Amino acid sequence: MSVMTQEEPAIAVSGLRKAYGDNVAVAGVDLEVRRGEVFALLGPNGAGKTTTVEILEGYRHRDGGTVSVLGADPEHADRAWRARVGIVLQGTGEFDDLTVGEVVTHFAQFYPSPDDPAAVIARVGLAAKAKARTHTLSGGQKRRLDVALGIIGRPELLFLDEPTTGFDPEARREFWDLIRDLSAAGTTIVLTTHYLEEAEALADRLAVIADGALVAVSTPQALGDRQNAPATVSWRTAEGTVERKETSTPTALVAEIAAGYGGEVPGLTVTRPTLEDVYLTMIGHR
Ligand SMILES: Nc1ncnc2c1ncn2[C@@H]1O[C@H](COP(=O)(O)OP(=O)(O)OP(=O)(O)O)[C@@H](O)[C@H]1O
Repeated sequence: MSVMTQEEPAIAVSGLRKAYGDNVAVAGVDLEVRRGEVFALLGPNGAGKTTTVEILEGYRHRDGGTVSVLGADPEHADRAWRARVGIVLQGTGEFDDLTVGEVVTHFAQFYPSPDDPAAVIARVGLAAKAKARTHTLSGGQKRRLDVALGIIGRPELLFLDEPTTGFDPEARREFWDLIRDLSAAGTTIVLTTHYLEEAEALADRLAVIADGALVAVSTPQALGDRQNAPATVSWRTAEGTVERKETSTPTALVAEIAAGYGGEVPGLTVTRPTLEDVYLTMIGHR
């Protein structure tokens, strides 16, 4: 096992390249994930997210570039390294006739210092299903089981590939709380997601990847200079129509409108571009 200092990033990637035949999936990516942060990878279908993550997990061979994950090259890492890394792939969650409790207990044996299976099952919200056979679980419950298997080994670094696909809104919120708890306990988390609100809710920083290349790395708040983007003020006029104005000085505009009304302005809203607006512009789909 390699020794890491706290200052060393959890993940350092430089010039990463991977092609499948003529199809270049990852075209020279540089990336750094700090220890303890929640890092989200966003990008359209086929952008290269899963390929990148699978290289970081040691499941895929790269064509070029250097990769260090928890101080080791994942392609040549040993079992001790693997025990420090938790992985939640895109959808497995079914283990024939075994129960949830049996599966989690079985996986716990693969790790040198696993968490308590019952506690982990409760943590992912499956306590009531501990004795249920996995093939009877709903889609969202199977994903929860995947997450349980990803964290049973008490990983330092957790990879989550589209973890909340198929979750209902309540389950998604519960999952976010779980990720925040893990993060607060010091786990470094890398997640890919198609849900912009998920990235916004969880990520300290995010990377946008398109056609195998990084488009941006930023905090969710600062992406595309969103904080300083023009605001849109809208309100209802005396005639009942909706008026809408884009402005870089929304406070002054609202004051001006309010003065004209001498009271509450009907239907008043002030909005900035959402993370999704900025993201869609960035990947060129607008
Ligand atoms: N095993 C494979 N063999 C051949 N081509 C592949 C393979 N895996 C991925 N690709 C191709 O590499 C590119 C990147 O795919 P990847 O799965 O990394 O994208 P992604 O960003 O994870 O997409 P999604 O959001 O749909 O999961 C795509 O063009 C895909 O078709």
